[in-house]
Amino acid sequence: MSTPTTGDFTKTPGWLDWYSGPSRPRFQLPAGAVDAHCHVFGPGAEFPYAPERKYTPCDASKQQLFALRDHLGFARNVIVQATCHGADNRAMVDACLASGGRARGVATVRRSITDDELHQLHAAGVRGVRFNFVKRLVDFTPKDELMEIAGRIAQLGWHVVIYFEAVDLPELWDFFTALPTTVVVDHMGRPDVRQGVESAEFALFLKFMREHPNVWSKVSCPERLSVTGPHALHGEQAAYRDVVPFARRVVEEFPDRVLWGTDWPHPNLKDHMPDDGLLVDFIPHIAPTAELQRKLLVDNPMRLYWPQEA
Ligand SMILES: O=C(O)/C=C(\CC(=O)C(=O)O)C(=O)O
Repeated sequence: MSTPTTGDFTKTPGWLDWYSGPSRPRFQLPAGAVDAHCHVFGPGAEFPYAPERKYTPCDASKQQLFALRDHLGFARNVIVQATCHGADNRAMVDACLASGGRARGVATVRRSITDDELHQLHAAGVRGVRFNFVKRLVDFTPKDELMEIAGRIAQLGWHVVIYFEAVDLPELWDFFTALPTTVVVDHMGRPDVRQGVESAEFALFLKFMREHPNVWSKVSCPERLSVTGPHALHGEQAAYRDVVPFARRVVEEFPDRVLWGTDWPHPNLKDHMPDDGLLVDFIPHIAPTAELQRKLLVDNPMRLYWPQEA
């Protein structure tokens, strides 16, 4: 794989570039595995970053994403619109179109999008929209606008991906539970792992999933959630041990409603950049049987993103 470039933009100070030369995972992914959460950034010279962005990343192109997919042993990608591109979905759409049917997309859209534009996104492979409630990443969008969008995309058979922090779940509960689609939570709703898997906060998240069969979760991003590590670096085969009980609980209780993704190129990490090969080696710790692995990596993402082929 090639190394990251800066493009025509100046990266946010302290920005960590994605890890070049990742190791080959020891864990062999099941045939047809889907990396169900990853991004493309630019390249900025071709697909400029949005004026309203909260960070300026290094470039991370579709070619680099597809090289990583092949290196790690994934068959497909789900490319999630990153906030640095705002509601300009061109980079993500370009990557989906170039993938030869091996990538689906999750877009960010505004109320002003036309039905024609939604149909064009669908034709390119988009199957969901992302509503982001992480305040450091986006400006506030009124909930009535989001609900209107959800109603429109429901008619296309799409789902809503929600990104929020655990502390905000009580306030967002009524909105989330009123959504008329499948709802996919990014990174288990970002639990504070210091509080432990038996905490009231995580119990609320499990209740959210238990009481609402339309809610799914990505059990991804241990590198973002971990406090005590160890990091997925230097051949570490048991990385991010403090996150394992959280992800494993979700996988074991809701095996048919979980997804996993690398989150490459890992926007906004502050203290280290994981070796993506070692991140893949995290999977058997949270999905310990072949059956759980197949559901997490193949059956569930195929049902959601490629239902005709599932
Ligand atoms: O990549 C992720 O899932 C997480 C992000 C970035 C993000 O969501 C975005 O920029 O769209 C984060 O926590 O900074």
